[in-house]
Amino acid sequence: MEKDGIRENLDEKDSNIMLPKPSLDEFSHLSLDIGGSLIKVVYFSSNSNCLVDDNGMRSPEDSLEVSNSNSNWPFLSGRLHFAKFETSKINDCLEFISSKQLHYCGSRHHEAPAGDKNVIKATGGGAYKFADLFKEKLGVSLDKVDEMDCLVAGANFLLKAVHPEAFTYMDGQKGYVQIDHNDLYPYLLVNIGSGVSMIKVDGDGKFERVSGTSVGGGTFWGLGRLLTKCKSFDELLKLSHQGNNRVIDMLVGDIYGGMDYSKIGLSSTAIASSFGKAVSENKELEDYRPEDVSRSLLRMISNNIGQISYLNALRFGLKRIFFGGFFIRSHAYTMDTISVAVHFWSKGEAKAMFLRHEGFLGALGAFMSYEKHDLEDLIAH
Ligand SMILES: Nc1ncnc2c1ncn2[C@@H]1O[C@H](COP(=O)(O)OP(=O)(O)O)[C@@H](O)[C@H]1O
Ligand SMILES: CC(C)(COP(=O)(O)O)[C@@H](O)C(=O)NCCC(=O)O
Repeated sequence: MEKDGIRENLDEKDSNIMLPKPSLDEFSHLSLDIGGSLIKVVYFSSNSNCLVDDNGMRSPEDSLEVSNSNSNWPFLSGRLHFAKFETSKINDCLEFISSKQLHYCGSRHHEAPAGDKNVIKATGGGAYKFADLFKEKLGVSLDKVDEMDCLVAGANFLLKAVHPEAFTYMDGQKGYVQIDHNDLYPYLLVNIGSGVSMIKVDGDGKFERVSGTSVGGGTFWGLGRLLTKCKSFDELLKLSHQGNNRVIDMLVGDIYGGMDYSKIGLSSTAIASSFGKAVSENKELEDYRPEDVSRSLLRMISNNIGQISYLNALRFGLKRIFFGGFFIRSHAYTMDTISVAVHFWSKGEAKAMFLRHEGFLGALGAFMSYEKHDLEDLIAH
C-alpha cells in the first residue's frame, strides 16, 4: 500500500475489520533481529486465517501465508507475522512479546536447567547486547545466529518462496520480477540498515561479505534529525517529498554557466557536489527549508550507496543487485535514486531490485535457523 510514496509499515495498524483475538497458543517460533536502529520480530501462527495484530485489528500487510508448497518445512502451514520496534524503545518490544506470550515460542531445551529452557533465535548486534535483559525480563535465552547468515537465508527464502517479492523501480514505475530459481545466483545483496553491508551470494549458505559503508540509514536519520529537527524518521522522509535538492546541491550547470559538460558525460542538471551550494551562499542552516535539506541528504546517501553497490557488482561481474533494509521503506524517491545510480554507472548493464519484505531479511533468516525437530516439537506443544 502506498501513501504519498511511502509504503505503509508492515506492522502499521491501519485496517479495519475486527476479528477475535487468537488464542495465545496459536503462535509459535518467535525470532528476532535486534539491529542498531530497529528490532524486527517474526513469529508464526498455525492458523493461516489469523490476520490479527496486537490491537485485535485485521491488518492485511503484516503477515505472509506459508503453505506446504512454499515453506522449507513441508509440515508447516500457517502465517508468518511481522512487527518492528525502535531499538531505543526495547521495553515496548518486551511488552509486546510478553502480552502475546511469544517468549514461550522458541525451542525448548528439556535437559537444560529450569531458567534456560526457553530459547529464542536472535540475530543482530542486540542479540549480544540485550541478552541479559531478555533473560531478566522474560526469562528467555537468546540463541545467537550470525547476522550475515541470516540476511542471506532470509533473502534466498523470500526470492524463492514468495511471489511477487522482488521488483524494479524506475521513473515512478514498479515492475515485479519473476525469479527463475535455476538462475538466481550469483547476486549482490545490499542491506541498508543503520550501516550498509554488501554481500555476494552464490547459493544457499554460500556467500561472502565483499564490502560495506558506514554511510547508511543511520546517517540519513541521524544527520537529518540534527539538520531539520524532525521528530521521526517518517516525518523526515515525508519532508523530502516536498523538497528541491537543487537549492542546496551544486549542479554541473552551476559551475559551467548552465551548460552540460558533455565531454565527460555530465548533463547540466547532474549533481556536481552534494550540499555544495551551501558553501558559496552567505546563508545559515535556518535560511534553508528543512524539505530541501531532507531531499539533498536522501539523494546524497541513496546515490552513494547505489554507486558503491554498482562498483562491487562490477568487481565480481554481477548483473543483479537486490536492496534490502529498512532505510528503503519502499520510498519512491529513495528507490528511484538508487536505481538511477545503478543504471547510470553501469550504462544499463546492472539492475537494481527491491524486496517487499525489505527490513525483515535477518529476522526471517533467524526464524529459518530453527531446527526441524524444534518446529515439530513446538507444534506438538
Ligand atoms: N521508524 C523508524 N525509526 C528509525 N529508523 C527507521 C524507521 N523506519 C525506517 N528507518 C530507517 O531504517 C534504518 C534501520 O534499518 P534496519 O534494516 O532496521 O537496520 P538495523 O538492523 O541497523 O536496525 C534506520 O537507520 C533508518 O534509516
Ligand atoms: C555492523 C553492521 C553489520 C551492523 O548491522 P546493522 O545493525 O546496521 O543492520 C552494519 O552496520 C555495517 O555493515 N556497517 C558498515 C561497516 C563498514 O563496512 O564500514
